[in-house]
Amino acid sequence: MPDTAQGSAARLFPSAATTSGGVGIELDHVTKTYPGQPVSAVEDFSMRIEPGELVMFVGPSGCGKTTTMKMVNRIIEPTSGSIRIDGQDVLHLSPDQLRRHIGYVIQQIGLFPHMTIADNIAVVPRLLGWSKKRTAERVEELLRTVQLDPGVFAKRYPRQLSGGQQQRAGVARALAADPPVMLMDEPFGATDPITRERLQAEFLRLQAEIGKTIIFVTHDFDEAVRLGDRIAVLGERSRIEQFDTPDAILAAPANDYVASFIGSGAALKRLALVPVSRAALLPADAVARPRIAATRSLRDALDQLIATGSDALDVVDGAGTDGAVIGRIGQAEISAALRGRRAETVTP
Ligand SMILES: Nc1ncnc2c1ncn2[C@@H]1O[C@H](COP(=O)(O)OP(=O)(O)OP(=O)(O)O)[C@@H](O)[C@H]1O
Repeated sequence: MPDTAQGSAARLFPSAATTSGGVGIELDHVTKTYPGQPVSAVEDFSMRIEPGELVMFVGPSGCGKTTTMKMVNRIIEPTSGSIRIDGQDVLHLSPDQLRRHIGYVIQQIGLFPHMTIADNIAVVPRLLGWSKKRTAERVEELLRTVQLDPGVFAKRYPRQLSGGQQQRAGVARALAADPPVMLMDEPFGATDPITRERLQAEFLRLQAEIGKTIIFVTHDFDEAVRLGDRIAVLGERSRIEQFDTPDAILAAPANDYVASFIGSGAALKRLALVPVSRAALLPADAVARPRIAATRSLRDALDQLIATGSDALDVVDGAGTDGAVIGRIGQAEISAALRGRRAETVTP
């Protein structure tokens, strides 16, 4: 097997050899009862996660999110049930091997304080026996990927980085061996709101490139909506209250528990998920109005309507505002796009 990231992951998960993205994960009737505890922390949890999918676990403190996630890389051993990654039962794999092929990012970051940032990122490649040259190249590539200039940051120690920069270094370290699966436990939880938004945006861009299979734990529903392909809203003992796309959950919460989690402003949150191009636009006419790109969200359109005081906007093809006008949108079209229709079924 060649000395490459994909090569080493493929020894464990065969599909990682043929796809550059992630592999599927299946949890089947998984239960965890901690020793001496009268009730299970996780009870009879079953879920299938598709290759390359970013699944958010959201739920209140103590509901079992972290326990569920940590069973996937066997930091916590399940009491019963089975977990398969790329069809392989993780209980039959060596825990050390498994963890080297599953990226893991936590809120406390967990960078080694006495190692430089470059050495921190190189930990797993070294454990996997990569050559010095290949490791150094990978470290540099990853620092650039997470937007830390290698010339500035490689030789620094963790304490010489801001919280947000440390978090980026943590993501780079988790990605070092190009693992097909990433587990992320409140990775942006300790950062201030502005840094958090920036890290989320960077993370979305990164995931669009790398397409890993990711389980991401958060107690912030808005973060789940912003990042997730699907969201699992978890109740006590990790009971799955709803598991669906952000839009479907916002449009039709399965029960009061899910509705209380969404909180106020469900319609506004949905607006941010739906591009202008999905609304039924009015035909273009000869009147010139403020313009909005078809790729922007309905929320942006509403913002612009309010800010400009205009009764409609000209929708422009593509991402910029120089293209051809393809129609008009006003408040009525925005409401219609939300009312009773899923974003997927709204046609231009
Ligand atoms: N090592 C342990 N021994 C006994 N009970 C534990 C242990 N770890 C966790 N628990 C309990 O299991 C339950 C689930 O904990 P877990 O950390 O998975 O929840 P969580 O949803 O991730 O919470 P948080 O958002 O606060 O991190 C909690 O009631 C917790 O007290």
